[in-house]
Amino acid sequence: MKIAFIGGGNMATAMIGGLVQQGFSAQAVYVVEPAADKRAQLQAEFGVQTVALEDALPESDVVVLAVKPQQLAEVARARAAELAGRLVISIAAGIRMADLDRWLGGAARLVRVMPNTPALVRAGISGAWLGPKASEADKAMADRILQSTGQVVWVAEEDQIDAVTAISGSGPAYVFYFMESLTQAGEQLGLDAATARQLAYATFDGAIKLALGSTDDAATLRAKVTSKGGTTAAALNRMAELGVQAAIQAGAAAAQARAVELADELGQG
Ligand SMILES: NC(=O)C1=CN([C@@H]2O[C@H](COP(=O)(O)OP(=O)(O)OC[C@H]3O[C@@H](n4cnc5c(N)ncnc54)[C@H](OP(=O)(O)O)[C@@H]3O)[C@@H](O)[C@H]2O)C=CC1
Ligand SMILES: O=C(O)[C@@H]1CCC=N1
Repeated sequence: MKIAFIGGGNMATAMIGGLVQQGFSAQAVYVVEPAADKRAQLQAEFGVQTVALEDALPESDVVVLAVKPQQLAEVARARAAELAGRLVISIAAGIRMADLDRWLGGAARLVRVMPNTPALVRAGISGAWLGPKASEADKAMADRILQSTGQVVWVAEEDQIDAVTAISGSGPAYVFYFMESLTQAGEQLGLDAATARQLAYATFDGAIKLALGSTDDAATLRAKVTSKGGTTAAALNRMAELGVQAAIQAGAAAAQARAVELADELGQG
């Protein structure tokens, strides 16, 4: 199977890294990317083939559109003839399939996907929605590609992809924010930076492993750390007073709203 990526930025790099690590032949991956330095880095790091903008799109079984949402209309229109009849996966946040289909002239078989950057270490999770013009064979091919970067969840309705974006697409950034904040707290409490980082990162790692290996839900695991009248209760009570849980939920809702806004703004084009 040959895959072409249009756009060789952060998310394409993460997906390519996962694919190559899983044993996917780098010789069968092509990346169209305008920046010469990014092309050189992708070649050096993963051994993939790179293509400049002015070149024709190489033959491939699947094309992944991995440009920014703001760039997608222009790129899709410019490549419409080359993409006709192909299986095309769009990973752009927000952009609705009906708009992409129109920009592409209606002749591509589309799948809309929301991956995340842990794909780089094959620990990603993607939400995927099969467009009406794509077949079960297309679904199987898209699933095979995405499975090599981590887990895949197929959703029944297209707008659920915006909820996936708010939880797992943007989610790694929320987790890194929490890691960053806990590390800073350690430093504020008198630990040196390296020790604070080690403690915070290992705590995330351990808590995730414990949660994934347990039949207890997160609330129960939290309760098992929280001794009555103890230190954890003091921390969680203060976080509750400051509205941390509400802030996380409001943040995720803002991400979903931004996806809808991007679709409304950019879908006009
Ligand atoms: N980053 C993430 O965690 C996630 C991103 N996504 C989605 O993935 C897509 C890419 O995001 P991300 O990788 O972060 O963005 P990046 O800006 O890192 O990557 C996009 C790349 O496409 C290049 N590009 C611009 N125009 C063209 C063109 N005509 N042909 C080929 N390549 C072009 C850009 O170059 P230049 O910078 O010079 O414009 C850039 O290198 C977005 O639609 C985003 O919504 C989805 C899930 C997670
Ligand atoms: O921030 C963004 O818009 C993209 C989509 C999900 C993660 N990054």
